This record gives sequence, C-alpha cells and structure tokens, in this order.
Amino acid sequence: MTLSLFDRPAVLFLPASNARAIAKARESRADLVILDLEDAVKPEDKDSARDAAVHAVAEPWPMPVAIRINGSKTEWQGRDVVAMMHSRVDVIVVPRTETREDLSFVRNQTGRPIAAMIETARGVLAAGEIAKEAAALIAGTNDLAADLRLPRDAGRSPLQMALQSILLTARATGIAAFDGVFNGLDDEQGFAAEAVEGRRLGFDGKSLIHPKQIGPCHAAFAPTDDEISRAERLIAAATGGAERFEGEMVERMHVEAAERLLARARRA
Ligand SMILES: CC(C)(COP(=O)(O)OP(=O)(O)OC[C@H]1O[C@@H](n2cnc3c(N)ncnc32)[C@H](O)[C@@H]1OP(=O)(O)O)[C@@H](O)C(=O)NCCC(=O)NCCSC(=O)C[C@H](O)C(=O)O
Ligand SMILES: [Mg+2]
Repeated sequence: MTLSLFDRPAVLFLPASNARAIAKARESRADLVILDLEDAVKPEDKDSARDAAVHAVAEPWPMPVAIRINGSKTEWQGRDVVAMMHSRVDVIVVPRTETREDLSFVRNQTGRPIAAMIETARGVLAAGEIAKEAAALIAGTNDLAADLRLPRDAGRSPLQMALQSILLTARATGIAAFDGVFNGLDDEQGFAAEAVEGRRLGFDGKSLIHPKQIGPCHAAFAPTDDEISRAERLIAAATGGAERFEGEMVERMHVEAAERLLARARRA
C-alpha cells in the first residue's frame, strides 16, 4: 500500500548521529520521524551517521521513518543515495531543492517517495516543478530566513508568502505540505502559537526538533471539541445547496470540510 504523508501533525527531526535520540524517537508519538544526515550532523560524523540511519531503519518502527540525505551540491550525497538504495527507509528527504532534477535523480535511483525541502528563494520559485517529483514539500524556514537575509528578530511575517506558496503548490499538486521548525526549545507559548498558525495556513503538520514539542503539536493540529460538535451539527442539518446554518451560509464544500474534520478527529 502507498504510504500517505497527509495529515501527519508531528514530524520529528533528529540527528542520525545521536543514538539516544533515535531510541527516544522510536518510542515517541511522532507521526513521521526524520533521521537527519544533513545540517544536524558534523562533517566528520557523516559516514557513521549514515551507517546508523541505515541500521535504524532496518528495525521495525511504529511510524514511518525518513532519512534526510545531504544536498546535491555536497560531497556526501552520492554515498547517501547508494546507502538509501540498500536501506529499508520509507521516505527520503532532500534538502535545499531548487530544481526538479534535484529530486528525479534521487527518486530514480532509490524508487522511494521523496519529500522535498523548500529552503531558498530559488526553491520557492521552482516549487511547482519540484512538486511534480515529490510526495511532500517541507518548509525549511531557517535556511529560507538566511537566504532572504532576514534579521534574527524578523519573525514569520516576511516568510508568509513563501509558506503560502509551498502550501498552494502542494495542494495544487495533490501532495502533503509541512511547516518548518520552531527553534525556541523552552518557549512553549511561542511554539503553540506557531503550530496553530501552521494549522491555520493549511499544513498537514509541523517539523519538530525535540520530543517535547510532539504533544503540543498534536494539541494544536487536533480539531477542537467545538469544531467537532459544530461539524456534527452541520452534517446532520445540511440538506444540499445554499442554506442558513447557525447564522452562516453553508454549501456543499462546507459539508465536505466538516466530514474531513471528523475523519481527522477520528484518526487523532
Ligand atoms: C536541539 C538539540 C541539540 C537540543 O539537545 P539537548 O539540549 O541535548 O536536548 P535535551 O537535553 O532536552 O534532550 C533530552 C533527551 O531528549 C533526546 N532528544 C533531544 N532532541 C531529540 C529529538 N529531536 N528527537 C529525539 N530525541 C531527542 C535527547 O537525546 C535526550 O535523551 P536522553 O539523553 O536519553 O535523556 C536536540 O534537541 C536536537 O538535536 N534536535 C534535533 C536537531 C535536528 O535534527 N536538526 C535538523 C532538523 S531542523 C532543520 O534543519 C530545519 C530546516 O532544515 C531549516 O532550514 O529550517
Ligand atoms: Mg535547512
């Protein structure tokens, strides 16, 4: 059966070089785990991290596991791709994608679903082409902020157009889309606010950097009790066509949205 990447709220990244983090991720409630070989791993640890990642995915996991390989412009990607060909990884994450070819090479060599990270201005502008080879797009907001030369305190306002472009592209192509990471490890309120924003933007989930972000992420993405009970009332009341429901006009697409919300609530 094809692996669906839709509706996976908690996407946990961790360095493949950290054995204790791998053990913790395996026991976590993450909906997708990404073992990183790229920026979280020091150059001198690249080979051992690659071996550790391949070893880790050979074991059974309760959730799908991805490996983020190194980028096409690095000396490591060739060895990463060969290792992926012989591994049992579910999804391969390709960082800093800027062309369709960045993905097609990895996909053709490995035959695995690819999640493309959009983390540069060029990547955002080429997202439509990149998405044709991808099973999901992931916003790389740290790299994007650096590429756009944003000051550290810029917040997410200057990233909104990029985030919406990523979401629009994913929806137009029929693939999943994930929001970027929140770096503030001890800022619980900041994380919760950003996760809610990600859900409101329409993302399927959020990239996470620490297991303690998983619970708050699920809470932010889960339909609320009010949303669930309104959806149930709407589905029970709707007769088709435009009509008044609790003071608002509703039509067919609102009923479909209510059905999607209830399906998500059941899965949550
Ligand atoms: C950010 C960290 C380096 C912080 O590490 P540390 O201060 O050591 O964390 P703790 O002491 O709180 O850790 C407690 C235990 O939890 C485990 N742990 C920590 N993080 C993770 C994790 N992500 N997954 C699983 N387990 C984790 C620790 O091992 C401790 O376990 P134990 O020793 O048994 O008690 C660290 O959190 C970290 O490395 N996070 C992930 C970093 C990462 O993967 N970065 C790459 C992806 S983000 C990115 O690049 C986005 C994108 O590309 C962009 O451009 O935006
Ligand atoms: Mg990045």
